[in-house]
This record gives sequence, C-alpha cells and structure tokens, in this order.
Amino acid sequence: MLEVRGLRAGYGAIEVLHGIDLDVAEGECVALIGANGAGKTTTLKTICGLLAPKAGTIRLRGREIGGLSGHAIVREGVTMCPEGRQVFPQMSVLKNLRMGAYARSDDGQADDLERMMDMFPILRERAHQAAGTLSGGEQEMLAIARALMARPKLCIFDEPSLGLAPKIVAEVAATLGRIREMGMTILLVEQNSLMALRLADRAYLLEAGEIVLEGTGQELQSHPDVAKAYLGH
Ligand SMILES: Nc1ncnc2c1ncn2[C@@H]1O[C@H](COP(=O)(O)OP(=O)(O)OP(=O)(O)O)[C@@H](O)[C@H]1O
Repeated sequence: MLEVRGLRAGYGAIEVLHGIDLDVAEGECVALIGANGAGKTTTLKTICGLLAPKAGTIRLRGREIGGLSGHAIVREGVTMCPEGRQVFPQMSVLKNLRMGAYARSDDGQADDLERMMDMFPILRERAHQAAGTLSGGEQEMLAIARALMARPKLCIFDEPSLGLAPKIVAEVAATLGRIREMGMTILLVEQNSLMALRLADRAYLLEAGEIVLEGTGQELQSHPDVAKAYLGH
C-alpha cells in the first residue's frame, strides 16, 4: 500500500530524515517508534504532504504522492489522525464527523455517520455538543472517527495516547485494535512503545532520522535494545 524509499526531509537547511525506507502492506498495522526528536512526526508530515520531501519517493499503491499538497494526498486516500486530536472545538461532534468526509464525493456519508456512532456510542450521545467540551479521551475517539469518515486507504495515527490517563489509553488501544480487525491499513506513531508494539504487525525503530531496527511487533518487543531503552526493562 505504502512504499517509502530513501526519504530525506527537514526544516530549512536542517535535514531531519536521512534516507528512510518504510513499507506498509494492505491491511497491515505498522508502528514507528523512537525517542523524542527522532523524526517520527516529520516522517508522517512528509507522507501527508505537510512537508515537502528533499529526496526519495513515497508511493501509495504504486502512485507517487511525494510532494503533492496535503489536500491532494487526502484525495489519494491518506488520512491523518493528528497529535493532540485537533478537533474543531466550537463545532458540534456531528459537524466534526462530517468534516472528516469533506474530500469525498460519494453518497455513502450518512451511512458512515451512523456506523461511526454505532461504533462510538459516546459520539451519538454527544452529537450536538461542542467538540471542545468533550474529555480528552472522548476527543480522541472523535478524532479517530473523523479520520475514518474519510474512508482512507491508509490511516495514520500520530501519538493517539498522548496526554491520556492509563485507563483511557487502554480504551484507545482497544479501539485501534478493532479498526485493525476491520482490515484498515494503519501507520501508527507512538511514544507508548509497548502499546504500539502490541498492536503492530510490524514496526520500525527510528533513531536520529534513520531506521535502525525493523521486525514484527513481537520481535521488537523482545529485542534487548528496544526492551532496555523503550520498554523500561
Ligand atoms: N518546524 C520545525 N522547525 C525546525 N525544526 C523542527 C521543526 N519540527 C521539528 N523539528 C526538529 O526535527 C527533529 C525531529 O522532530 P520530530 O517532531 O519529527 O520528532 P518526533 O520523533 O516526532 O519527536 P516527538 O515524539 O518529540 O514529537 C527535532 O530535532 C526537532 O527539533
């Protein structure tokens, strides 16, 4: 589904990603883990078109998307569920969900809205409430549902557990697990390495802008370097 080769990107004259290779197969859940500042968010921003690549290729189902605008990449089928949820705080839950489908032109949106509210009953309960008044965990559910409203081919999650209480983190992990079971293709960036590696079919470890390890979620969980530096044992 996604094939990234030799990706270099950065900010101004500073190069942050020094030639990243990364694959996500259809229906696969792939995690990208690494310390603060390793370049995880920069990788996602470049894939989503928020940052232009300096070199390398980004292919979605064989089509080059590197360098397209963010809007064009959404139309190609890549949706990002951003760090910090970024729901539209003044808008109702319902409007936020509808916004998720802005790039779609088909007429299945009403059905999808129902499906999302079946999947997340709290969103049905709060449908007419301003999104900014939801709790952090509820906002995360809304951000996930809004991303799914785009019917993406590839759904990217940036730090979905950030700033949430442990009980809510477990709920978010369970939700991502359900989405994975639905067959969604997922690229997940997480500081919570254990959560990410438990969910992931495969994972990459990013250090200082380079992929230094890759393997199944299980393999990385039991790799001594990962266990020591990222899992705390
Ligand atoms: N807008 C920016 N301008 C300049 N440098 C930036 C910018 N955003 C990020 N950086 C730098 O790029 C490097 C990688 O940052 P990035 O946000 O991709 O890391 P990360 O792995 O996602 O870390 P975190 O988990 O802390 O978000 C860091 O050294 C950071 O200071």
